[in-house]
Amino acid sequence: MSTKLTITRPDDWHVHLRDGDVLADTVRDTSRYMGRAIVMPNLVPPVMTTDSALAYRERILAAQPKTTFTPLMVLYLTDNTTPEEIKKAKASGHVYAAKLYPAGATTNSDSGVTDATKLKATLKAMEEVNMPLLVHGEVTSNHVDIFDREEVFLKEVLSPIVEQNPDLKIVLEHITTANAVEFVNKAGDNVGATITAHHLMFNRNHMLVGGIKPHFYCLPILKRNTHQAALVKAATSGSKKFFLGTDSAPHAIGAKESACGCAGSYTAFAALELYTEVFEAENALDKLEGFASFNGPDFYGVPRNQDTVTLEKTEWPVPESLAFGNDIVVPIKAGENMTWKVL
Ligand SMILES: NC(=O)N[C@@H](CC(=O)O)C(=O)O
Ligand SMILES: [Zn+2]
Ligand SMILES: [Zn+2]
Repeated sequence: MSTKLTITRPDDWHVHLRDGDVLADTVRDTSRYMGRAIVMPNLVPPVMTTDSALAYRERILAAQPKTTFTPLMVLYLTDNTTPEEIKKAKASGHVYAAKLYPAGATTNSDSGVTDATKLKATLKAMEEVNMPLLVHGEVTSNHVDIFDREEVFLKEVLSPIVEQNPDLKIVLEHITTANAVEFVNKAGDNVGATITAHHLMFNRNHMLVGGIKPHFYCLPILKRNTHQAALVKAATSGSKKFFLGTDSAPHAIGAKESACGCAGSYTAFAALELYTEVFEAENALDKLEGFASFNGPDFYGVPRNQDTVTLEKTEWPVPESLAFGNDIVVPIKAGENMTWKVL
């Protein structure tokens, strides 16, 4: 008899769908079973205005094979984002959050915020209209080691923002350290975090032992195994503060397998299946639905999805590559077996 698991339809609270000729591929994968997705705005040029967010939304809707999927748009904050733009975004009904990328921290973040203290009025406007602040939580100073950048960000940048905006909802995206787990646990209910499947499954040894493996290179970078263990504990704890955000971030094969490779890993082709493997290994399959389908909508203050998805325990091989517009992308676990499949 086969083993099956049925849960409320999940959402992805952090995904990169990109744009142009790859949209058909990324949207097909994410909409396969995600009800909604918080769509990251780090396009070239970035989604800095309400008008560009609405136009991007239309392109996503045009690319989607299923009408059941809803993209939730995000504004990219710059030093010049005005409180008026925040209010306009909120009033549009389609922009659900605004994203703080420290300038230079990650892929397409050059137009990001150079100094978060410049955002005071904008953050107050977000607090007023109840628009969550999403954060790529890493400092960018050359003197801070890449493995310490999240921890330093929490102390130097995020703590003052939390203190000065007590009612602002804040999502610390794609957390990678025990320090971030502790920070989120100690903060009020207005502070939550997304956790990726790849940060739950892998640590820096997977990326660096036995040869450098560029498809594991993402930002914030994979940390040591003790941090991975803290993330697994947080995700499977049942705490409502932690929820599913894949940070699925595809780059064409040539941009990854390069002398200067891009940051980002592709997981959306089997996101729920990857998380399910992690929760099963922890004997925590009973906690998967909360993490994947309840905690995110509850934090954002939107209804949970009404229908369900069913996973079956069955082995299937991950292809060596997947179509990505006119190019190909190498997915996480390429050439290996998955042990669950969404029916
Ligand atoms: N996570 C990544 O390594 N890359 C993301 C950007 C981001 O989420 O930081 C991307 O857009 O490629
Ligand atoms: Zn990021
Ligand atoms: Zn991301």
